[in-house]
Amino acid sequence: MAVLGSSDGGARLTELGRCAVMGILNVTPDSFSDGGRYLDLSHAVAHGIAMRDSGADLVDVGGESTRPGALRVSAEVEAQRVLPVIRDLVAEGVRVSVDTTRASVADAAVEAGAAVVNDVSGGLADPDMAAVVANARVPWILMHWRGHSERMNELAGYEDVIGEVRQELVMRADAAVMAGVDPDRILLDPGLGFAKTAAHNWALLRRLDVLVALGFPVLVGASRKRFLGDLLADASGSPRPHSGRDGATAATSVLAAMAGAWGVRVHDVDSTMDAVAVSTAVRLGASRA
Ligand SMILES: Nc1nc2ncc(COP(=O)(O)O)nc2c(=O)[nH]1
Repeated sequence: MAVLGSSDGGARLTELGRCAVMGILNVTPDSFSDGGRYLDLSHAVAHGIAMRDSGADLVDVGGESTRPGALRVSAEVEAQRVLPVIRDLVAEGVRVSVDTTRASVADAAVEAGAAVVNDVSGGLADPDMAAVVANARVPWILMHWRGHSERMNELAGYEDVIGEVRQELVMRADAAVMAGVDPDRILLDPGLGFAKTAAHNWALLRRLDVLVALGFPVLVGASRKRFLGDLLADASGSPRPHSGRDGATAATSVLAAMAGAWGVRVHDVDSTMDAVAVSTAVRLGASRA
């Protein structure tokens, strides 16, 4: 397991001995779970610090909602949202990743102190992203993605979701390396909920080992997503509200950590730290038995 250190002028993953925890900080009006809560700079920074103080290894700052059907915002608006938050969090000693598909936003975010680029498009949305990441020498999270939010549902067709997600991520990693990105700075992510049905999400969670076996650190983002809400629906079929999904999210974090995932991306850090502690105890217990 690794988090972050610095070497050769860039950021690298270093050994941690447990699953890393990435706290979600969406500075957007319309993200599905926390939209609008952190548009105010002081609220956003306070929440980022609180997640770090709760144990988060990284705070993931995003300025454009990626939920299905979300309206796109301009690069300028996205940058205006995330850069002040990144600067202030970095000034407080918080390790920050920037959640963006835009090279210009990633470049400005790294300049502002972001140590990781989290790209839900896996480099597909912006052909300039690879060069920015290679030049910045920071870790790049390549998430499995097939298109922007307005098309995601129509793109959720698979013969073999595990095999196809694996293959498409391998292609993204190969493209990154071809573009000069250090393979040791590539992380992969199955993109739960992105061009995937609930069944696809469960299948991917069940076979995370296939992605882990590729040798790249794997990040898993199940937190409070719709497939958890549907699983926990009430007798009338109404999905469990977002705020009631942290128990199920913690369970997915245990599964991910036990499968050897590098990290989990979550809204609620406290419950996730407990989940990671359980998985670490079991993994260590197994090695000491
Ligand atoms: N790497 C990565 N980044 C992401 N960014 C946004 C969302 C959408 O969820 P949010 O609205 O809760 O941020 N999910 C992911 C994810 O699963 N993996």
